[in-house]
Amino acid sequence: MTHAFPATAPQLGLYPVVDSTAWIARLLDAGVRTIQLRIKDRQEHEVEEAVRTAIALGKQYRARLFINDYWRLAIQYQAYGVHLGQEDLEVADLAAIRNAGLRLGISTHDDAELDRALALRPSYIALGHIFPTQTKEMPSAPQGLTELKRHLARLPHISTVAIGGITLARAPEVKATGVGSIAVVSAITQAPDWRAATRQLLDIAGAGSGIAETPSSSVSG
Ligand SMILES: Cc1ncc(COP(=O)(O)OP(=O)(O)O)c(N)n1
Ligand SMILES: Cc1nc(C(=O)O)sc1CCOP(=O)(O)O
Ligand SMILES: [Mg+2]
Repeated sequence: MTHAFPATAPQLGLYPVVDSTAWIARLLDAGVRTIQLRIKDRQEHEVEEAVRTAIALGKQYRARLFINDYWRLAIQYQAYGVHLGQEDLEVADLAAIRNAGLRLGISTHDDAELDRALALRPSYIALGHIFPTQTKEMPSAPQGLTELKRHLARLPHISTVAIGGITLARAPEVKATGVGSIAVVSAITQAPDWRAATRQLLDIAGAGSGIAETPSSSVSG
């Protein structure tokens, strides 16, 4: 039987997905407590410093800092967690991630992907994309809120995240589905006033429950 990854907070709250340590620092300072560093299409050595810095900031703020894709570096620097998509699952060493005590979040876009993700017993399931998005080219159609609710009905015992095209205006109806977290890129990074957008999104989604315990936080705080 597949062993489970460590649980994360049932409610992860607002979950910005950003591509630099500058964004990580300013959003943690603004009260965000779940966050992801997502740098695409670089060699591992090119992102190592950013990953290391992001993880250190996550520990400093006792936040849930997830590293997208670069799971080896996430293990090396003891991140709170790793986020992987379906293709990433083909190549990642899931046993190594689990043995290092990291949380695992997995992307899903339909029932088949959800079945596959659930079999791995991850820490959270991401459901996307909910609305059309300009941030990432998607091969599938947006699921919409009805499909999101149908998927959530299968997931009462695991932390859930909605992602894709979630604007400030749409966030309340996404939150009303009962999903545990709202993940956003452009709603914050392209906002005319990112501070105001973050404050309003935190009001809607919250900052999540509890504080993060990373593999080394009992040692380094
Ligand atoms: C919270 C969250 N959900 C989904 C994704 C997308 O992950 P993936 O499918 O691996 O695509 P890339 O982000 O790697 O392009 C995510 N990063 N975060
Ligand atoms: C990185 C990513 N993954 C998605 C998925 O559905 O798996 S949608 C997405 C981009 C989300 O950006 P925005 O909030 O700007 O729409
Ligand atoms: Mg990925």
